[in-house]
Amino acid sequence: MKHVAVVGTGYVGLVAGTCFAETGNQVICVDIDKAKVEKLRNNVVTIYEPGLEVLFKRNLREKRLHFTTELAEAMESCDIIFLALPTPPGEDGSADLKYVLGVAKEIGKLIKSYKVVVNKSTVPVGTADKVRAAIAEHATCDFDVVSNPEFLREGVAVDDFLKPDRVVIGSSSERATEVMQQLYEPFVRQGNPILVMDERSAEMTKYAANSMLALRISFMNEIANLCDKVGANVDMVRRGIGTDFRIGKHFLYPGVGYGGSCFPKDVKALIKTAQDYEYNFQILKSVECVNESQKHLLVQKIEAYYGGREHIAGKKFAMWGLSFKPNTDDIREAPSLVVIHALLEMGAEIVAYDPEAMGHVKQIVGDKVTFASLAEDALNDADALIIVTEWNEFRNPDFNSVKKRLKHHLIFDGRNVFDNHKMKELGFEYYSIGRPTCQL
Ligand SMILES: NC(=O)c1ccc[n+]([C@@H]2O[C@H](COP(=O)([O-])OP(=O)(O)OC[C@H]3O[C@@H](n4cnc5c(N)ncnc54)[C@H](O)[C@@H]3O)[C@@H](O)[C@H]2O)c1
Ligand SMILES: O=c1ccn([C@@H]2O[C@H](COP(=O)(O)OP(=O)(O)O[C@H]3O[C@H](CO)[C@@H](O)[C@H](O)[C@H]3O)[C@@H](O)[C@H]2O)c(=O)[nH]1
Repeated sequence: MKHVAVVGTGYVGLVAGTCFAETGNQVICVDIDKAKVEKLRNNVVTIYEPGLEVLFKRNLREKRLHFTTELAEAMESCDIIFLALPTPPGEDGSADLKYVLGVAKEIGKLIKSYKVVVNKSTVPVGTADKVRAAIAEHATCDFDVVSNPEFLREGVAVDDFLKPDRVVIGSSSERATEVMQQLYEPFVRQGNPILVMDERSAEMTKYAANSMLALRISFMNEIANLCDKVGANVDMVRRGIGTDFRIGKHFLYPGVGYGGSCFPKDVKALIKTAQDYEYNFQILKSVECVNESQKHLLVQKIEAYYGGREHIAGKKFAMWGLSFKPNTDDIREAPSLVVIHALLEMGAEIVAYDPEAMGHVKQIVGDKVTFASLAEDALNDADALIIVTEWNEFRNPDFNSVKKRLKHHLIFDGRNVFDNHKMKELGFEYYSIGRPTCQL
């Protein structure tokens, strides 16, 4: 059993803290957000993440999981300190390290015995050295700095954390590496590896992983766009290439572009790192550029259908899905926001529905968009349905009811949720991404 402190109790911090407690450790989580800490202490999970609540409540009840706003309190008894702090993009695209380095400095002032300080935030190559220097400014005891990037995905974060494909540990200290291996041993019992490497390689691994996944998506989006032009079906092409084990079937789904708090920011940050080293990372610049265009594709299809933007004023659209992907309430960099802004600018009316994310979108758009409490209710009297996020509950609607409620039997699907032959049989005009259009 180890004493673990987690600084930053956002998405990663809360999942990591809960999972470390679940594997028998004593965990104290620190956050400067007083309201958040108060809620967590009172048994309220502050993020929407399937499967987290049960583990969180059990570990809180069994007193393995604690919360505080005081960094000093957390530093007293811990062996390991995780930094799970934000690293948002600065104006030039680089990751802003002010939170990470600010906390590192404070840690240096507070620690009185050997600690392993672990950076779990996504940070540019060379940050471990900066963290080490920031702690060393005031530290009077030994410490080690380790880079331990996190690969969890929102929506399946608990599973990803408890059963990771791999754990990456960037460390140049044997003592720290051993502490980390002991902590992670319960998570890799199934046989997945702990990969120990130098800190710079660990930091680069995180950006390389996200950039490679983003690249697959942008590549497939371009293949889909070309399928549209040549009359091929991207569903078939995806299966055709995904069955080649060298390519694999994951992350080949075209759509309205990738969003979320990670891919857009991390692709930008790696481009910036390359620039700092006078390297022109051409392929990654294209990945970003393709993604920006893809976010506008659905609106372009709508414009083309109506014969120009001037014909969109006064049209009423039902929109299903607002979060950047299903099973999360996160709307950071969500393609839905691009679609909403473009349609509102053209004078359209939008009635939106999302199982989890409506509250967050309302904070941004206010009453410019109407929100429906059921997916079906959003359809009433709309000129068309637009699908932006592929929540499971949209996959098999009562199509008779959809037809009755919509003014026109017209669907623009940005996530290829339905089978296009079936849609034709059902009597819908159906536009999707990279598949033959069903016109009546
Ligand atoms: N969200 C993901 O899916 C994910 C996955 C892998 C890696 N990451 C990376 O992990 C890092 C954290 O991401 P996140 O999504 O958990 O961020 P987040 O914004 O959800 O949470 C960050 C938390 O840190 C707190 N905080 C800010 N300053 C603080 C301070 N001085 N002391 C204590 N707490 C402080 C904030 O109040 C917030 O609760 C980022 O670098 C991100 O890129 C995120
Ligand atoms: O085939 C696909 C797969 C995903 N997406 C989109 O890509 C974005 C990101 O999806 P996903 O990777 O599932 O979500 P995140 O929770 O952002 O997770 C990514 O970012 C995290 C933060 O760095 C990493 O830890 C994860 O490993 C990495 O998958 C979403 O908008 C998806 O709609 C597609 O368009 N097509």
